[in-house]
Amino acid sequence: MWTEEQWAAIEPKDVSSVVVAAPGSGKTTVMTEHMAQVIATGRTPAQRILAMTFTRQAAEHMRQKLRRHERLRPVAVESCVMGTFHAVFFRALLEADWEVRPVLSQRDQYALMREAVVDVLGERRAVTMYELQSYLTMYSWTVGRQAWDELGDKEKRIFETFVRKKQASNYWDHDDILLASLQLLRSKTVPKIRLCEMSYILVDEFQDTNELQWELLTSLVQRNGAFAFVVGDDDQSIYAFRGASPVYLQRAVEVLPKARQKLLTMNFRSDRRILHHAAQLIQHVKSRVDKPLRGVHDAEGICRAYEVQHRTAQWDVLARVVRRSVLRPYSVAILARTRNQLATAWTAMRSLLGAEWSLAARNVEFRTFHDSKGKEWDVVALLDMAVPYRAMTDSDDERRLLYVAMTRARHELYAFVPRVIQGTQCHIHPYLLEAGLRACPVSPKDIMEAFEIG
Ligand SMILES: Nc1ncnc2c1ncn2[C@@H]1O[C@H](COP(=O)(O)OP(=O)(O)OP(=O)(O)O)[C@@H](O)[C@H]1O
Repeated sequence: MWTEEQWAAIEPKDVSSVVVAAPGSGKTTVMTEHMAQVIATGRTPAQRILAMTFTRQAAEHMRQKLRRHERLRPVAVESCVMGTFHAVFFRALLEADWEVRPVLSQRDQYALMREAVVDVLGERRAVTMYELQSYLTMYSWTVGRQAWDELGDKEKRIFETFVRKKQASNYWDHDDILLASLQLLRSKTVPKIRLCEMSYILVDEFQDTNELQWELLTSLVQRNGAFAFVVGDDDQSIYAFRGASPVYLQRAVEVLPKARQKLLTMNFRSDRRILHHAAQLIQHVKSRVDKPLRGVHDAEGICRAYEVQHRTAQWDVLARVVRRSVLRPYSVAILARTRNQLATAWTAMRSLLGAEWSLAARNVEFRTFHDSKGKEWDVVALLDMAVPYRAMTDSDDERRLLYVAMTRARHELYAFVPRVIQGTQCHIHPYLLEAGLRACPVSPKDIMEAFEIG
């Protein structure tokens, strides 16, 4: 069942491993199997194994898979420590009797940042949500990157005020959990916590690591004399705005004890045309680990960009895609850049599909491009893949984001290109052109025939 390159990564050895892998090449599957093998062979006792992920769902998914593994006893699986960075370190702080604080709700975070902006800038005018969001994103980037020196004077004063207000309110935000944990790990006396007994540490989606998480991992590895096993794909690094960077994949090879880099290049997910176009797009990213993207399936699949006159026409065509897919039955993802776009799509689908919607809804998911990471569906539809003339800047982050969205599709990928969005004339998203896709005009009437040809 395993390919040679997968088995080379799975087989337990007394080294650290940095697995750099293409989308759909089984990163998560391989990491879970590796962990199972480490436990089953008794190379490391289960209670000394720590696995960290970036979402709760991913951690739960991994635990479920291990619970079903034929070689593992339930007690062994439950003995491992598994969870998100934040959950794992929050528990460690509680165990160490650290003075932890409740975490601020998103609403309170906005309110404190608003107060900080008004205090520093002395502005009477209302601070917009957009401004607050930008400040909070920049704050999170600064903490994640540990890059206070890179701030301008104004931002520095706003963020210092924000931190003071947070302290006065006796609340934390999520980053404070990691900052306190770093202090804990760097304290001179060895804290009496389970985390300091971990001798094998695994991290999934390692391309999403920021400086703070990197510091936590390396502090733990050094303090415990542990080996690490990290998996990631530099091409799927889409959280730069939180300070994440694919450079830590390279650094891991240089810094982790006895580290070996392994590549996974066979894609088990997508049909050929989808991979062909995704591979063309990612070639345009300037700095990346060069790895082939090879598929295992013979099926051609469908990968098309459809030009529609406006968004109403987009919904008509999308409704047909959904109806046809659900009948087969295929799972469908409707992906867009923002939640607002998805809300509009949801309303349109419900109204166009009428009574059929209750059946269709079970097989259809609406997600942002960011939220689609780590998932897969038979059919993927990308909405509003058009931009106003001269509106595009050159951004590798955006290329990677589109690459993530495209590589979620197993058999069919449709990108919709409305010529007019909210009254503005648009043209095809330039990154679809980089992917080698041309928008072909389509009307709702001929869409069914067009699909049959595919
Ligand atoms: N050796 C294999 N044989 C058959 N199917 C496999 C094999 N390895 C992985 N797969 C399947 O390939 C698909 C992709 O696996 P997985 O989600 O682990 O990849 P990934 O690299 O984490 O993907 P991504 O980074 O794109 O989210 C899954 O459906 C998985 O079951």
